[in-house]
Amino acid sequence: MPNRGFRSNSQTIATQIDNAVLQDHAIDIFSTAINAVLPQSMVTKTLKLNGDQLIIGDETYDLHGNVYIVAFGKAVLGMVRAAEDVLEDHIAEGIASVPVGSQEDMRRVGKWDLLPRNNSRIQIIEGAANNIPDEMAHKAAMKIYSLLDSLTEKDLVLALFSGGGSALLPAPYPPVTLEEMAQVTRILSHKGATIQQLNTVRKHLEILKGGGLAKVAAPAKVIGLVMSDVVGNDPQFIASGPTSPNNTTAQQCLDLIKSLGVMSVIPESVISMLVKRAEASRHLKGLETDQFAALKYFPERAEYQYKNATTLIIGSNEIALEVAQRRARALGYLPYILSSSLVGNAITTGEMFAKVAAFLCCSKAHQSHKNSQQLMQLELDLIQSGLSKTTVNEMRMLATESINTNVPVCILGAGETTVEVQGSGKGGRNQEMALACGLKLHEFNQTTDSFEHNILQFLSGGTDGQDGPTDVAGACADPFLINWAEKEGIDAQEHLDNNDSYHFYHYLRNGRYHIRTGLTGTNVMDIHCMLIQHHEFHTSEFS
Ligand SMILES: Nc1ncnc2c1ncn2[C@@H]1O[C@H](COP(=O)(O)OP(=O)(O)OP(=O)(O)O)[C@@H](O)[C@H]1O
Ligand SMILES: O=C(O)[C@H](O)CO
Repeated sequence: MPNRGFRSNSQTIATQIDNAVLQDHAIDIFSTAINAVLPQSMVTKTLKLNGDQLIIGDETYDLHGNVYIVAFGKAVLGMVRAAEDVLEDHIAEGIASVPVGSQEDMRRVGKWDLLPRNNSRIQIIEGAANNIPDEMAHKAAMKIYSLLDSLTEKDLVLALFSGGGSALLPAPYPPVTLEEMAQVTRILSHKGATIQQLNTVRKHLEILKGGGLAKVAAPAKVIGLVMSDVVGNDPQFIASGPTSPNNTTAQQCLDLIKSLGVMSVIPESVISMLVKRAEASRHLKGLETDQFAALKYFPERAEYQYKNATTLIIGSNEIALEVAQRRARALGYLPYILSSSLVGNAITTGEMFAKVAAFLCCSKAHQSHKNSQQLMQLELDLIQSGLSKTTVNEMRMLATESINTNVPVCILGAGETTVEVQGSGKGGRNQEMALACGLKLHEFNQTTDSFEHNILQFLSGGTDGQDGPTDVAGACADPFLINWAEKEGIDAQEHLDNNDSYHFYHYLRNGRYHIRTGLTGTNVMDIHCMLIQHHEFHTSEFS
């Protein structure tokens, strides 16, 4: 059992103040990371105007009122506005497909800079409620199709897109209908298909996906500017890769449908279209035509070129993490990026962060020849959780540096975890992750002396400012979260089991552990931050 020493009142107050400072720092790092990937700054940084010339990277384009904007996704309103601010009268016209209620949401929170200009030439169409393709989104897709189809080689298309773009640009090849597309999406996601698998199927059934937008716009030039919400940032999967070469095959779609055991419930029109496409590609010696079109890839710029189209990832969680790292350093921490592609169950990932904290604290204590047994066990646990031996070794070195320099540590992560909602509660993957982390931190605190002389704070939040169907971005946790809950008669495990993390945090200490940013207008998945600071007082006891 941990050594629970005597604590004076002044020690308790000092610990609580430091805890609050740590929470402020975690929020500061998270907000700075979000600000770094706001659509306006990303677009403005990318589009450089020099008289009547537009410079994007190494390319220069002549402008003469020949720019057409098409936009679709959850984070494109701000991108549209930024493009308007840079290009002004060079824009001929445009169409943007955005989620139902987004303009009203932005007006409500006073984000006028994310809304189109008063005299905008861009028509905004709202659709795809709950991320499901619908008639309005289809109308927007068909208008975009007609606009692109009318262009000439003198025209330039700016395709601005982000997560949610697939549902907002539905244009199935006939005879597949919109309802059938929605049905296929539902069936595959309920069977646990990943976004890459789901979008592979979409790319073979819809006109504007899988490079289709670029093909329809040809001979006009197309520049795709993308905010990535897909782990790994492969542009062919973000919003189903409308401007990227399609490197998947129809046969892969059929194999996937078979392996998920849903062949009999997928509409007949869909299966026969996939079979026809698979047969056609076999005639081309097993290769899809699009595979020949992948001309160049520049990894250092994350840039693909495809015939008349170039796709640039302008916002991603890597960019956000880099900035978070810089901010943590400026606040006096030793930062370490654990991973930018954390996926898997939200509870397991939350617990993993608690183990990381315990490992770092134990590594520090181990310098004084304590806890070697516990340290070995934690190391094994972390490797079992999926961290590499190199990562674990680097964290051990970080702990040594921290103890030698007396500088606190900041562990950063990003990605998108999953929650299989089985309970009837309200929550999101970040709140669920923070609660799971809090329960594990509590367990360590009760059964070991891992956190003796350390204070810590964990934050997990969605960069869009909305965690699941709730009005918060995420939540925090520390080793005393569960003690506070017990004191206030709130059962943490019960809330977690019922997927009710929102209400747990809502009632606990008047929502003090909730993270509220409001809608941010961007979306590059989730960010996690664990801060660990040495404390001269004994801190393993709740008071
Ligand atoms: N009660 C709940 N507890 C925990 N997580 C939940 C709960 N209800 C929904 N979720 C999670 O929220 C997700 C839906 O949230 P949202 O509408 O933000 O979609 P999303 O795919 O996460 O979109 P985005 O990528 O824009 O964040 C679901 O996939 C589920 O994982
Ligand atoms: O729209 C989509 O396809 C997903 O959000 C992934 O980008």
